Amino acid sequence: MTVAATKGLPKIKHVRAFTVRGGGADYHDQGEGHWIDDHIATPMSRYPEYRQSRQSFGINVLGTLVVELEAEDGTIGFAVTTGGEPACYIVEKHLSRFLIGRSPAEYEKIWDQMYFSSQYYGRKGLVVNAISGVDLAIWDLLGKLRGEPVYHMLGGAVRDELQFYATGARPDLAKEMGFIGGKLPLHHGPAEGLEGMEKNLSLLADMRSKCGDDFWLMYDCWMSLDLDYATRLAHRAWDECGLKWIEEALSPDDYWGYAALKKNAPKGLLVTTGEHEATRWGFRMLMDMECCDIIQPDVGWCGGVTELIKIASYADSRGVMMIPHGSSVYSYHFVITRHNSPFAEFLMMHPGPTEVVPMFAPQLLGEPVPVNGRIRASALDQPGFGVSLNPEIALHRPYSNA
Ligand SMILES: C[C@H](O)[C@H](O)[C@@H](O)[C@@H](O)C(=O)O
Ligand SMILES: [Mg+2]
Repeated sequence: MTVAATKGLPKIKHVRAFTVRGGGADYHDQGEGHWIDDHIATPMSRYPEYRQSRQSFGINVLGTLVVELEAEDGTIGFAVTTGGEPACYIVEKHLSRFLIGRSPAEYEKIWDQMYFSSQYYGRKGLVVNAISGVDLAIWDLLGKLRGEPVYHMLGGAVRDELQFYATGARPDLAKEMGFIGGKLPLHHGPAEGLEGMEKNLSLLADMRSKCGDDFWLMYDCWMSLDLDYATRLAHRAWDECGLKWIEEALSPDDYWGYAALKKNAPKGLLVTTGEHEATRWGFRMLMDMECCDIIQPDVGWCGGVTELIKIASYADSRGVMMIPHGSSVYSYHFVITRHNSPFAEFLMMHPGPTEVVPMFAPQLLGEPVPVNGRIRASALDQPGFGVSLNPEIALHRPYSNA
């Protein structure tokens, strides 16, 4: 394709933002009895009434944001992320002005305008989720217009397959399924005192006995701990159960706490975080302040592919591993192209979890799933992100930019 042809890509003609309920990109939005909502420790666990269920305090209040970009020639790129109706408002009423009439090949300038025009009320969280959703849809549209998978546009695969660890309540089953490790949700935080700590450790010890000594076991603490509790848990879980990493132990704002945790953690135990961090500047803070051994941006929350390129390069220059938070195809197309992303996360969305089901089910058709804990690069060989929206799901468009 000549430069002229690249410049002549069809422009974006329509921008549409929808919200969807029930699983999918807002993967905490599950039905009753799901492992992902069963007494998992959070910053809200200090309130007994919000301890049993994360949905009780609103973890699933937003729902999924679907961004659809239609080009002049009718080609549609889309993406899903967490954001729901408020994110629809931001996309339709604010961000759409930087998209309509523009070439999707201008993703750098578009990202710059979306971020700096919303910086006065955004920077992290919902607004950057919305920007991420738009950016992912741009890359999907670009791939469909160029007939290329996103990972080809990111420089191509550096290995033949992706390997995964599994996040869920059953690392013992994850081992049988061929995953390289199992990440457990932490169930008890500081408010449940020493009794809760002992329960956390006995669950880990049970899983260690079932999985053997070599299988990776990790704890995901979902921002629920204080520095003292996290440090004590880190040492005991390392000494007694060979914990591989302790994830997101503290508030994402507590860079100083993470620096202290990493400094005082047992040598060999990895400290990881980042899924609720955003942009190159947020991840630079985590790395420059020596907060963690592995950064875990979610490509649907940190700014999209255009921003993840910058985050990954800075991590690579510092010898820091970047293992994106589970975000289905949106992270797989990135991880396969980067040496400092040697494996990926697979979030087990089956309620048990006793089987592998697509992470963003039921929203994406063609979503690849690990087989024996792996996905071959060739499974990503479809234009864009290689998935399509399930026509069965009920899309709701609460606003318009007309
Ligand atoms: C399992 C954790 O509690 C979260 O639900 C999970 O989404 C996230 O923290 C992860 O790393 O997968
Ligand atoms: Mg996590």
